[in-house]
Amino acid sequence: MLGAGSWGSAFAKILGDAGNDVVLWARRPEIAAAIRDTGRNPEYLENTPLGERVTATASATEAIKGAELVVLAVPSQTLRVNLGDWAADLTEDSTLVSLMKGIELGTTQRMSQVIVEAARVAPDRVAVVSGPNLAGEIALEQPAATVVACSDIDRATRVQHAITTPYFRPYTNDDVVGCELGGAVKNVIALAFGIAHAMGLGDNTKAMLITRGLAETARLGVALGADPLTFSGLAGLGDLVGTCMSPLSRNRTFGEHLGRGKSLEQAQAATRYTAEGVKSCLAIRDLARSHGVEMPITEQVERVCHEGVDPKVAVAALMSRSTKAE
Ligand SMILES: NC(=O)c1ccc[n+]([C@@H]2O[C@H](COP(=O)([O-])OP(=O)(O)OC[C@H]3O[C@@H](n4cnc5c(N)ncnc54)[C@H](O)[C@@H]3O)[C@@H](O)[C@H]2O)c1
Ligand SMILES: O=P(O)(O)OC[C@H](O)CO
Repeated sequence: MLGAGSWGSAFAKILGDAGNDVVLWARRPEIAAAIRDTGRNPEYLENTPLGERVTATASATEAIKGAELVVLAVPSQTLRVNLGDWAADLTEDSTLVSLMKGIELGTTQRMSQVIVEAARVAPDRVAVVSGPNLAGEIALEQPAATVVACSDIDRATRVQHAITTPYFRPYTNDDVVGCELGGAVKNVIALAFGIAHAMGLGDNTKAMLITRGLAETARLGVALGADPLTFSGLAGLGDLVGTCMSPLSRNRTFGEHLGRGKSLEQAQAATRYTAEGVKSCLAIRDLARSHGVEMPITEQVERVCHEGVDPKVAVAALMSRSTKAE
């Protein structure tokens, strides 16, 4: 398990509880030592026992060597550099599992595409796990479901079995593009939701953002070859609703800072965790433009985040678009 942040730590617990021996890689040696000594991560989900099957190391080589499953939970924008260091240690035919929900700046690649390129592996060795999976709730073993997407459905089934626990229920899917886009774009819509929430806007506005946010996600997805049905599943609507509604969401919380009038820099200073939508909104906007897809909510989130546009101006811009058929 590479990455000992909130999701990496909670996912290490899932893997252990599902009966796997887990080596969790933490960047900082003192975090790895604390996990080995206390069975908990002092920085993330500090009250969660990770379980007896989880050990930790600050050596990525030690974590990767001999591993059948290599699970990745680092920030999306650092993945390529991280994998450059790690690729040589991968075992032949190991499965690489992406937990990340972002799009790479510059290349506009999905995380599975970055993995294929940076680790030099075939696309059917890469699986994606995505769904309404707030790490804090899963750490408490509250029931949750997710999707394991892989173009090789036998491999998806193997990953499914490896991460099934009494509190975590994975479904398989062969639509990698749809699952990844659902996970990345919902973070941007959750930023919009947080902005609206902090502006004191009500449930009509929020329902509009969720529904039209899903519409623009599906529009982009279909343009990139995704199955439109994926967007009504756990990795689409499920994750969008879960993230927007939850005060635990880092993206929604980041949006709330912006909606209260904080600048990007002030919101970043107030945030300790990765809010992927902040950077990915730029890449998603570029991806949409290059495919001729309209994503008005994403466009406005990008303007608020990166161009200093007043959220009130962004709302007015969205509401004054030309009327059209649904
Ligand atoms: N937290 C959740 O509930 C959740 C759920 C599902 C998916 N995700 C996704 O999982 C991914 C990881 O998120 P997280 O919640 O674990 O984030 P986090 O902010 O909790 O932790 C990020 C981790 O990455 C490490 N890191 C920072 N910079 C790094 C670098 N340059 N190289 C390597 N590691 C670095 C940090 O030390 C930390 O361990 C994101 O793409 C996120 O969208 C998160
Ligand atoms: O806290 P967030 O906003 O990164 O969302 C976490 C998960 O992606 C929810 O499924």
